[in-house]
Order: sequence, then structure tokens, then C-alpha cells
Amino acid sequence: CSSRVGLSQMHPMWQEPLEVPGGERQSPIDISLRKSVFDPNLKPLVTQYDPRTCQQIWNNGYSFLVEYDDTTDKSTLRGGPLEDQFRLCQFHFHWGENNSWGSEHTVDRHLYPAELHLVHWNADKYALFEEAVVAENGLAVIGVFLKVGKTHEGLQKLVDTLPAVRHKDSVVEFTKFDPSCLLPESTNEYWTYAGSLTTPPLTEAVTWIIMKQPIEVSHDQLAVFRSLLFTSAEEEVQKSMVNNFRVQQPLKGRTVRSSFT
Ligand SMILES: NS(O)(O)c1ccc(OCc2cn(-c3ccccc3)nn2)cc1
Ligand SMILES: [Zn+2]
Repeated sequence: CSSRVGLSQMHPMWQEPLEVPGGERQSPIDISLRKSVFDPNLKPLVTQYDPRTCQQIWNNGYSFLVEYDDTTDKSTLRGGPLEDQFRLCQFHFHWGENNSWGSEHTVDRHLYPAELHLVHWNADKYALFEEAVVAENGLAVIGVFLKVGKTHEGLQKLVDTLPAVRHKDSVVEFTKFDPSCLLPESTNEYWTYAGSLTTPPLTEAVTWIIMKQPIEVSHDQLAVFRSLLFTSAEEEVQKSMVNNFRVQQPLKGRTVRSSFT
């Protein structure tokens, strides 16, 4: 997908950028259980991912992206809170330097060691990711919390490839990976709210769908995430890729809906 274009020209991310003009719906947020509102009209999520659309893994200097061919409707998301059909463009993670923190969203202030984002764009309304990324109702991102536990067999194929993309701007072919193996068993229980990208350009184009059930990965699998580098091979000082998460943003009157009571 074309999301490879935008990020690497962005300014260094982790110095919190100045207030986004009109930043009324920024992400991530803390999800307060007692303030979220059950919405019985929320439907089950429908994901149809074709592993043959998986193309490559790329270290973009902020995270590693697993990128999918989004030129056809082969890997899609619909249902849930969505009115339209969205195409999978890429997925990536955010994590900490240790297992105490790393997720972007929190649940009653509880931090997870990492968070998966599956990024989709509205193919019913737009022709390309880069159009959708700056548009109302342009993107739908599924967030899945990671917690430390047993080894995640499906993730291991990805983890084994990470040493090949240790440095910023490295790319390696990565095929036949079905990202539905990274979804929790129950995809009917989620929170949803109107938000933004959590990295530049921070555009307020995202319908967030945060799964209630985390997935389990092993301590060692997370350690391989932390072996990646923010820096390219040419740079003298190598910086470990850790703490690549944005701090929680003000809710500003938004309501978080839940698909479960
Ligand atoms: N962390 S997150 O899931 O919220 C998330 C998800 C996707 C993101 O893409 C940024 C981006 C923008 N562009 C772009 C390309 C061409 C023109 C204009 C913009 N490319 N990538 C950032 C954060
Ligand atoms: Zn993300």
C-alpha cells in the first residue's frame, strides 16, 4: 500500500508535535469502562484477508510495517461500526522498552506492553490510501492489545524476519501471511470511537475499533521487536526502536461505544 510514501519524510515523531490545528479528535485515548456506552446496533466485524496479498516488511524508522497489495478488494474489513468496505493496507505495532508499557490506547489507564494496528482505507469512497488518509471517514484501524504469555505461533514467522529489517529504510519480501491469525478469538467484543492517526500527519480520518480481548505473545517475541533500530545502517549512533507510542490525548467530549455490555 502507498502508506510507505508519507511517513519517512515526517519530522522526528517522538517530540510531541505542536497542537494539531483543530485537534478535536486525536488518538490514542484512555478507554474508560464506566464511561463507554453499549450500542446494540453495533454489528460483528467482518474481515476477509487473502494471505496472497501480503507483499513485504519495511522498517520505516518508527515501526515495522507489513504491507499488503491494496489495488483490489481481496483483503477487506466491513461491518462493526462501518457503513462502507475498507481495504487492508498495512499492519504495524507500537511497543515499550520493557513489558510495563508500550500500548497507545489504555483501558482504565491499564497499559499493555504492545499494540497491533491493522490499517484499512475506505475503498467505497476513495481510490487510494493517500486520498483516504486526509479524508473524513477515510480510515478504519483495528487495534489489538498484546500481553506477555505463551508464544504466538502465527507471529513467529514475522518475528523470524525482523533481523532482516533491523535498520530504518530496510525492506524484505514477506508473503503468504494471514493477519487474521493476529486477531483474538472473540472479534465481537470491541470499543469504537472517532479519532486520528497516532503518528504524523495525525489526520482525524480514523474510525478506531479496539478489540477487548488481547492476544498473547512471548517475552522473547517482544524482545525481538526491541532489537529493531530507529536508525539507518549509515548512522554512527544506533538507537533501539522502543517506546514508539504516542501519549493519550484529551477525549474532548467524544463518546466511546462498546459492542458488549
Ligand atoms: N498508528 S496509526 O495506526 O494511527 C497510523 C496508521 C497509518 C499512518 O500512515 C501515515 C501515512 C500518511 N501517508 C501519506 C502518504 C501519501 C500522502 C499523504 C499521506 N502515508 N503514511 C500513520 C499512523
Ligand atoms: Zn499505529
